[in-house]
Amino acid sequence: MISEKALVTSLPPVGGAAVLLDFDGTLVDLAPTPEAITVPADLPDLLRALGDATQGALALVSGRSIAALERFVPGFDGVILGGHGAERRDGQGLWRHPLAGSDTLARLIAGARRLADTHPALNCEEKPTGVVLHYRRAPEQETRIRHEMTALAAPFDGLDVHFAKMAVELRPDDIGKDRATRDLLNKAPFAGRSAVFCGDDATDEPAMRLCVETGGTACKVGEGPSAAPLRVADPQTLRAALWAWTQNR
Ligand SMILES: O=P(O)(O)OC[C@H]1O[C@H](O[C@H]2O[C@H](CO)[C@@H](O)[C@H](O)[C@H]2O)[C@H](O)[C@@H](O)[C@@H]1O
Repeated sequence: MISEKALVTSLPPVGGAAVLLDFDGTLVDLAPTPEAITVPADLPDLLRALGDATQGALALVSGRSIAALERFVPGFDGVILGGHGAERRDGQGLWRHPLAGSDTLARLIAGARRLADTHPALNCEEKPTGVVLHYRRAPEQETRIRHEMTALAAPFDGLDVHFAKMAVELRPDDIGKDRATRDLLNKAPFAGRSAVFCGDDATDEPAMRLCVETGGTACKVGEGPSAAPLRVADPQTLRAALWAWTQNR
């Protein structure tokens, strides 16, 4: 783990950076349910400052749906890669993976809802491009939920069964934060900049590796194996470092 100050000095100059930020566990602390997170009061201002400092080369890269992120960070008008890359909101508008609105997705959501109804502490999170069954408040259900969600996905082609943090997600198998990040880094205003990816989860690792391999860097938030050369303890430390970085042009 490095301190806030050490992180700031390890990052490239913010004016030449492309900044890619995961959301849950990176910018905000994890909570018992997806809706229970506390968004720090200064997060909108921090994102505005980062957007200004990078001339707009700032993106949220999250497993959340774009709609959820728009609710949690209402003033943010920058790029959002949502649903692990299955959704994109940028200057061109909104793009969604074809799983959105499909009969397949409707059947998966119906099945996940039925599973959620089997225990009061389970909850089903519906996304435009997938569905998640959360068991953080009933960890003893893990084996059953993993088994049942895998069985729910089995009849369908093109799905990935993702074992997430205290949750199982069904999502398209041809998306990923690395693919979405690579596409973004080829476009203005991101292209030609030094990419900096901050994330906490296994789904962030391929994108963090990509940024390192293409001459940028990455910062892991919290414990666990990571390809990121930099690491801070928690979202609070990361936010403080990002604030200091914006002053360090
Ligand atoms: O890519 P991220 O922005 O890190 O999003 C990953 C998933 O985050 C959310 O679930 C996780 O955070 C919840 C709130 O702290 C927690 O209750 C849950 O156990 C975690 O798995 C979100 O609900 C998912 O949709 C995201 O894919």
